[in-house]
Amino acid sequence: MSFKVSEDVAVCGGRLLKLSHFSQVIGTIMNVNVYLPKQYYSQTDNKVIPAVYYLSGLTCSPQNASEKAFWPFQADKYGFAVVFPDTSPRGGDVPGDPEGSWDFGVGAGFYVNATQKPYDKHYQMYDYIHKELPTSLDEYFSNGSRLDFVDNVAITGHSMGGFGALAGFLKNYDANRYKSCSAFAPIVNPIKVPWGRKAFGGYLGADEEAWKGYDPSELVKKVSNRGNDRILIHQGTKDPFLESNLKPELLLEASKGTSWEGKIDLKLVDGFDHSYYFVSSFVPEHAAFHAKNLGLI
Ligand SMILES: N[C@@H](CCC(=O)N[C@@H](CS)C(=O)NCC(=O)O)C(=O)O
Repeated sequence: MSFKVSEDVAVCGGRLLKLSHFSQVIGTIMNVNVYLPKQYYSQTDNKVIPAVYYLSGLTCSPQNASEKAFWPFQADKYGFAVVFPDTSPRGGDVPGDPEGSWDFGVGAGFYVNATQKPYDKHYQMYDYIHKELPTSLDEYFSNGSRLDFVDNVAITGHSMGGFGALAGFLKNYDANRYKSCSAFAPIVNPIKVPWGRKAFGGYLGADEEAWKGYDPSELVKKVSNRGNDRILIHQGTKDPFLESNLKPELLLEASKGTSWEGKIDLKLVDGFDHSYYFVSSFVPEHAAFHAKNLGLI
């Protein structure tokens, strides 16, 4: 699986590669940015470099977080790569939101596999993020490289991407796919909030039972925490979407009486909004959390 490098930018001690490739599952060209930390370029370091996947929120491309989340400082500190995938297919015959809004369609793929026409043709974001992209990156960088995009990996994300990270982590928990999961202002119970209901209705159809298979607040009831795995979540109290679409308390309520009770560390941070001023403020804490779970510290 081949990637085209459109830019190769020096950042901190490593490099940000702006890549694109044809995705078989999506059926279009997809953009993805990958930050390779300074350890990758070191002649003396020979440790295997794990990856953190960062799933972005509504309206984002791979550029938003690459430019504004300040992951590279942390990636260099601990020695992990960061993958910034796109949030949906784009271009060509990719259908958007019939209402013309930014909360569905292009830039709003919700990291699910669409089953409904016309979205089912390209909106296969779940398989893309959790299967095709990691395998493709591993193949592309495999030539004697110390990068690991498949086995020792972590996942995080913001808003819609926080939802995607939680859902992907929990759905793949029994397969031990991700060593670590965190989220910034995630949509935790999509089946109960307008953004999630619109997206799941459009991508998955009217049968709400099918929606539950992706909802973190449903998944915590079905997936057993094996040991002492914890999930880290930050949420700003001045986030304009807090009451309408995020509602992190619903995940804590759902986890009560399950093996996840007390294992979800929800940190409400006073005065922070929904922007990258918020995300970047807490990236260092999330980086340390993942570095520990990935065996880097
Ligand atoms: N564009 C929307 C806001 C959507 C939004 O806040 N998106 C978040 C993720 S849910 C984001 O990361 N936006 C891009 C950015 O801040 O760079 C608006 O006009 O209100």
